[in-house]
Amino acid sequence: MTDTPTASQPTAAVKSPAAHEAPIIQIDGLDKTYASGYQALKSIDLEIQRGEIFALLGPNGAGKTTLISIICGLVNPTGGRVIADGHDIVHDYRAARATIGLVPQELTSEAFETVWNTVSFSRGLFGKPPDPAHIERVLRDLALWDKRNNKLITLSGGMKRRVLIAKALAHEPRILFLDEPTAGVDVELRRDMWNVVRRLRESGVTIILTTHYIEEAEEMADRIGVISHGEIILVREKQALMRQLGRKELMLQLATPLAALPEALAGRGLTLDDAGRQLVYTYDAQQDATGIAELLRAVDAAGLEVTDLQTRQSSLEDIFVGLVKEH
Ligand SMILES: Nc1ncnc2c1ncn2[C@@H]1O[C@H](COP(=O)(O)OP(=O)(O)OP(=O)(O)O)[C@@H](O)[C@H]1O
Repeated sequence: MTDTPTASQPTAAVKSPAAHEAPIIQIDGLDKTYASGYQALKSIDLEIQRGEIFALLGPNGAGKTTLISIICGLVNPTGGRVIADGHDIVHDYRAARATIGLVPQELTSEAFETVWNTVSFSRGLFGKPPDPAHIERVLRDLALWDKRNNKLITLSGGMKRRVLIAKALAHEPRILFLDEPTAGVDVELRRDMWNVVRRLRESGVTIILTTHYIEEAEEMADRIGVISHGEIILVREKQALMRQLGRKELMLQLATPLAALPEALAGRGLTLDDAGRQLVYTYDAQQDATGIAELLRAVDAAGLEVTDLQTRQSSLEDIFVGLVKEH
């Protein structure tokens, strides 16, 4: 950060997402072409609702960091407009930036500074008067209170991650960007971080996270946006996405392996798997007529003995991979 925003910001917390409210971030026709001539963002339109957790998914180089960096005022857009909590991020930069907290992937310097000083200093950068009670609340919420007098260099990797969040929250932002919040952390810490993020949302903070872990989006997000080659190719409520694009598979375990699919079962969308020991039927679980009963009758009529069966719901990962491949 080279700037020192000074504008004050509203402090009222919003308790839950409300579709009728104006979006907290409004992005219209956002373009970015780097000096090299590379077009990293192509006319992005996106709205982030107040109080939601929004996960931005995309393969490497899709444009996630560019998009976040523009919203946070670290990279200049080539065209288009972004309004953050009522403030234009270019023309009203300081006020816009004061509403935003950014949690980068890594803690850079300050190794010999204490937790308390580092976090308090971050608040000062935004021109906010000291508020030890707020800093204490943030440190307690992140289970860092006992470590407040520790130098950063003495903290574990997980604790350092928490300090990054504390720093981003020191100036009471209403929007929090988390860039790959759990990259490279162990499973236990990842679950811990998810709980921290959920508590923040409950306190009224709107959260936008980028992630490579589909599981993270599946677990946390209210809505999911997929970006690929600088374009937003999909934005959907997570539940709706999983319902609409999710497929189910029925696996039938056979008593005797088959060398090939019998003629009688051709044209039913079946595949043979597991060296001929398993028949796999893919169907749309939303349809009334899944075709399962008819399939089982046909399997029986073909003289095949089924020893076991299972179903599997496609995961967000399957959906994501399919979407990006299509695009
Ligand atoms: N300063 C720059 N100059 C030129 N091209 C850049 C610059 N920064 C990023 N790019 C290019 O823009 C594209 C988008 O990069 P960006 O970092 O936004 O992607 P990302 O989705 O965040 O990727 P990752 O998941 O790998 O972090 C990439 O092709 C990248 O090489």
